Amino acid sequence: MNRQQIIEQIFSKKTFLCVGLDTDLRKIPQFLLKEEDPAFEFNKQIIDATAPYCMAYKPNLAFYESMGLKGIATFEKTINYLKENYPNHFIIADAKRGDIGNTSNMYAKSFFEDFGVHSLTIAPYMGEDSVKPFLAYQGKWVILLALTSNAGSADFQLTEDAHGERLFEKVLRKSTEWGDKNNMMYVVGATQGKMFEDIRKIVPDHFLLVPGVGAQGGSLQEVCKYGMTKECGLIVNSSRGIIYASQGEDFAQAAAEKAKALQQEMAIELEKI
Ligand SMILES: O=c1ccn([C@@H]2O[C@H](COP(=O)(O)O)[C@@H](O)[C@H]2O)c(=O)[nH]1
Repeated sequence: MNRQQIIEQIFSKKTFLCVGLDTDLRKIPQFLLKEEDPAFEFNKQIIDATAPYCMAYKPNLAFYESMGLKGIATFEKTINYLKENYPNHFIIADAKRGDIGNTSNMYAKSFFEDFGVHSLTIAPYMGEDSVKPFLAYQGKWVILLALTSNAGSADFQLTEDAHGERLFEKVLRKSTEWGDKNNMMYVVGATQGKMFEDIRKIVPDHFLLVPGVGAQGGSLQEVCKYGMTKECGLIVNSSRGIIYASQGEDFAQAAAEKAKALQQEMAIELEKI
């Protein structure tokens, strides 16, 4: 899926919402546990209910890997279900991979060729040769962790060097030598609202994947104020706040209502461009 197709989805549906599929068997409605693959049944119903209000889905691999081989199968079935039924939705595998080049090649093959996702989150810590193998795939996206939403982002990412440059700024500047706005995005937490202005000075046009609204308390309006570009430039994720809106029989409908509420706020923000 290319940049223009992503932008078209955002403006035609008036949404830049990504629904996070952080599927946890302890949190899904317990009546689903009688199904052969409860996690897939949950995902399927959440996807069918929320698809009109979002333009992307982000399954987080930790939740699937924690269920062993069965979980990997659920992840694969979920990707295939999305590709077959919702081909215009952007699929982000949130796996935070990255290793020596030889190993990154294998991660890239696994996610881009075998699972066939559109994009993958990558940790930049090991540098250029750990990221380049992912960028070798035409039509796929690398989403580099820049400034994460958690408190621990202060430990390294927000620290300054002798010239006053913060580590996340170095990541942004350096990585623009490896890829461009057509194959690279950045993760920036919604909890880092005040940093979006500085981030846009370094990467004015790149898409930012923004987790941290909802359960983590980030503000959509603050993110949009400084982070939004003429082409939107934002994909905002919410996981728990949507998918666990209810644990009753109405769980999919409740998720749809949460997604719709966010979509309506996003439509207002898009009107301001
Ligand atoms: O900085 C980051 C990077 C990734 N995440 C992931 O996004 C979702 C957020 O879930 P919520 O339930 O909406 O809080 C989750 O998969 C995280 O692992 C992040 O939160 N922050």
